[in-house]
Amino acid sequence: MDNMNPKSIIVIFGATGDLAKRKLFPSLYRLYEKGHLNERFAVVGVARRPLSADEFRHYVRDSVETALNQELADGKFASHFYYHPFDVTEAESYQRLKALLEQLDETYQTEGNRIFYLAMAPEFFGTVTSRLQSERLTDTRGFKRLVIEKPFGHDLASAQKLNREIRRVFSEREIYRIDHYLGKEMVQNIEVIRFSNAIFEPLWNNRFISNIQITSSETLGVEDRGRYYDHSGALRDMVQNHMLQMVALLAMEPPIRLTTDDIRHEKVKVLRALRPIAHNEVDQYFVRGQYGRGMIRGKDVPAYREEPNVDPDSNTETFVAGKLLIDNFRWAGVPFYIRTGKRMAEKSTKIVVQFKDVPMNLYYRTNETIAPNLLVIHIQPDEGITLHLNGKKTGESTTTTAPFQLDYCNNCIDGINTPEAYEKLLYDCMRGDATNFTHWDEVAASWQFVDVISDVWANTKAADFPNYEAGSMGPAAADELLKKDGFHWWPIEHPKP
Ligand SMILES: NC(=O)C1=CN([C@@H]2O[C@H](COP(=O)(O)OP(=O)(O)OC[C@H]3O[C@@H](n4cnc5c(N)ncnc54)[C@H](OP(=O)(O)O)[C@@H]3O)[C@@H](O)[C@H]2O)C=CC1
Ligand SMILES: O=C1O[C@H](COP(=O)(O)O)[C@@H](O)[C@H](O)[C@H]1O
Repeated sequence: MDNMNPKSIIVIFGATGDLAKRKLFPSLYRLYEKGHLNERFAVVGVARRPLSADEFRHYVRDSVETALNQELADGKFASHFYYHPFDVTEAESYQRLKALLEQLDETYQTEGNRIFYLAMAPEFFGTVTSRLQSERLTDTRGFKRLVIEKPFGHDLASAQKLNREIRRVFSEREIYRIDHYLGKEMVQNIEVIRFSNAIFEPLWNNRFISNIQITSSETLGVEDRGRYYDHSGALRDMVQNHMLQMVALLAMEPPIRLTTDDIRHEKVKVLRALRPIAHNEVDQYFVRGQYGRGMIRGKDVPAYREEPNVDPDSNTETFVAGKLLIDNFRWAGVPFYIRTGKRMAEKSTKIVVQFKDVPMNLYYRTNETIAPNLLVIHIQPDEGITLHLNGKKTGESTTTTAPFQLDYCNNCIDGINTPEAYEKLLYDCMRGDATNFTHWDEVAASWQFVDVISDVWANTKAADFPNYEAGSMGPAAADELLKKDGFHWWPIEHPKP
């Protein structure tokens, strides 16, 4: 089927950057290796540094070999790559790029299909897009698509401005806003687990679920991204996009059909139903943290304020925990707790759905509560689901309950090699499937929710920063957030098989 082997020219703006090297080239190679890219494709890299086509091909080959830890048999894959050095702020260079695209279109018979991938700093997104139009690179007989990296704006106003700029050139259907969490195997599985199992959907509401917890913790610090991160913080970097997308997938109504529009429509409804937080309520619902010095895997690591390109008196949060309420019939009264942070104890993304307790304990020690049923969705590094149930304790004379677990581990099965998120997203974009990309309405609703919190935090100095030790699970206030509702964070380690 033609759509399974799409043909297109992909122009990567920022082709010598970290993202292209670590994610995009290896993902394109995996698609090529699997036969998902037929021979009718070419990639044009754009960046400022002067490289010849051969040097660029070597660079691509090196990037793939390093990322995938394998040697490429020959130069066939890299031969599809071209390099066009120029500063994207210079209008005149776009004409030469246009000529190159026209020539490659002939050579590779790509029928005028063009994907423009903006893998560079967001300050260039608007400029590049308008140049593509003014220099007529978007005048093509095939499809034209724009892939745009995060962050999509800094707040609602800047996101609106950026959206206006790109919408002058590309229609909403042609815009692919990347949220790489939507390319993760188990994030995509949330919808399937919910809507293909008869046992979950009847329980998936406020009558049976007491709370939902989403943790995305990292052990890394800000690495070399201090310049960006110190103006962003965990709320903008992780919550506005990845965390709220996971909330939307967990809370959405079943779509009428599995089409891009129907799914996005349901997700937008959730984001719009998030109970807005007033300025004076932020402390009640959200906790911010910043890491101090500590130890990660036995090694001393510096405090956030000691990282390169970070203000030594920085007020930026590297940790966020929050309680979200969704004001609709299904979820009224069910808190969704989220937490994410850098330099935490584990690298882990997990969702824990905690079901309500049974009405009474009939068993041993009837004044004690039985362990609640939990459905744990392991997003990464392990992938799978665990269902926590209770059963009879084997061999006990009195009827005593003991918890046990039904465990499905996706990446434990021999031979399963889960595709990288970027691999799936690139392939989706080439085939014109925008389901796992964010629609403007989702972006706008997320910023609207988050803006109040960032506004309050930007205008009040966090006197207790740094307030968590590197290598811990965040500040104590994050535990208090649940404790006052009678809950606690469930551990995020996956039990070893
Ligand atoms: N790196 C990551 O893991 C992730 C990155 N992102 C997003 O992806 C985008 C790219 O990030 P990343 O790769 O880390 O950034 P880098 O800083 O590593 O790369 C930036 C790229 O842009 C090029 N560039 C910079 N200025 C110009 C210019 N004026 N004209 C032409 N090219 C220019 C640089 O090359 P040269 O110096 O040769 O011009 C380089 O290729 C950002 O939006 C980021 O937020 C999102 C998620 C993860
Ligand atoms: O988008 C981002 O995500 C990464 C975490 O991604 P993961 O796939 O490793 O969970 C985060 O480190 C980065 O700060 C943020 O920009």
